[in-house]
Amino acid sequence: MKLYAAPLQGFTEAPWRNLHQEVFGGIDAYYTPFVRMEKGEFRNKDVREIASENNTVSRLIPQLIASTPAELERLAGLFIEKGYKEADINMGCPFPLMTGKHKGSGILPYPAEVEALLKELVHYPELGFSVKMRLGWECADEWRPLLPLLNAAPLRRIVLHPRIGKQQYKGEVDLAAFTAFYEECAHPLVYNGDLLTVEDIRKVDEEFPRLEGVMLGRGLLANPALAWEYANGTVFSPDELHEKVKALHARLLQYYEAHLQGEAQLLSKMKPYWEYLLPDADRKIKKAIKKATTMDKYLTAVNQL
Ligand SMILES: Cc1cc2nc3c(=O)[nH]c(=O)nc-3n(C[C@H](O)[C@H](O)[C@H](O)COP(=O)(O)O)c2cc1C
Repeated sequence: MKLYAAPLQGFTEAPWRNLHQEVFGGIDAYYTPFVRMEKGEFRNKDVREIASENNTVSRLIPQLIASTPAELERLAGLFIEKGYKEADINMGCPFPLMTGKHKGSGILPYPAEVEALLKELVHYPELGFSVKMRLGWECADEWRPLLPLLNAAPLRRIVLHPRIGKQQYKGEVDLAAFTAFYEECAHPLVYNGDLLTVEDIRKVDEEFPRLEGVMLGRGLLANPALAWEYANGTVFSPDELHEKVKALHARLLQYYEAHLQGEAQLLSKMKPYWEYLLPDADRKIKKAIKKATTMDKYLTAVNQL
């Protein structure tokens, strides 16, 4: 079973991905957070994010978000220009800023718009496409009229996160709906959602033996060793894990110290990682990290872990 690293805007950017592969590994391919058009232009930040000189992981799949064939054309063109052979289309993002423009999961209630995007794919035989999607935006059966369109499209895989957009990341994943999708999906299918432990991954693998793989998001941010542990059938001791997490953290911090300006920027980049990282660590220390207002206080707390 393949293990994919999910895209998480603000977290799994190039520095994290590069260091994650170096320090932990176990991932078959990393997906980038979505690249989008803004007022008809690419954002410099997005272009830097996917530039080959900034990426060292062995397999990287850039993701685009688009609602029209014209946007898809520009973004696919960018990926080809940057040398990519694979690309992912985001049909899952739940944020109203995107969904309001029929992007991300906001496109799912509109089969004609999904079809128009999918029809565009034949123009890029040099790119192997995947779609990362939810069950729907408002209802958990919006995928039903879409699946024949997806099945007919030249896709390498579908990654399904079995929630609806309106749920954001809350509530339960809908395994019954995932099962129905799994039964009818003609493409290799990847499960994504709430996999936090090796046992969680095993259960999904057992329940859905035809899966091509699983995609790990917040579970991998919390325990960066998760994929490696599953792939190798062995689990790190809490002490070993802490040491490796500290090594990853130190190198990420070193990178951002060199690339961001000032304490405030550095703290606002680093602190959010602790929303996820090491959920079982001492609560007082985690609280001190999240409340730190200076780098001194932040590092004192991190060093207590
Ligand atoms: C902060 C945050 C940012 C995200 N950014 C993206 C993104 O850019 N593209 C995407 O397809 N999914 C994005 N996601 C969704 C994740 O890739 C994943 O589908 C979701 O977190 C469910 O998987 P998990 O339970 O393993 O985390 C994001 C999720 C979060 C919490």
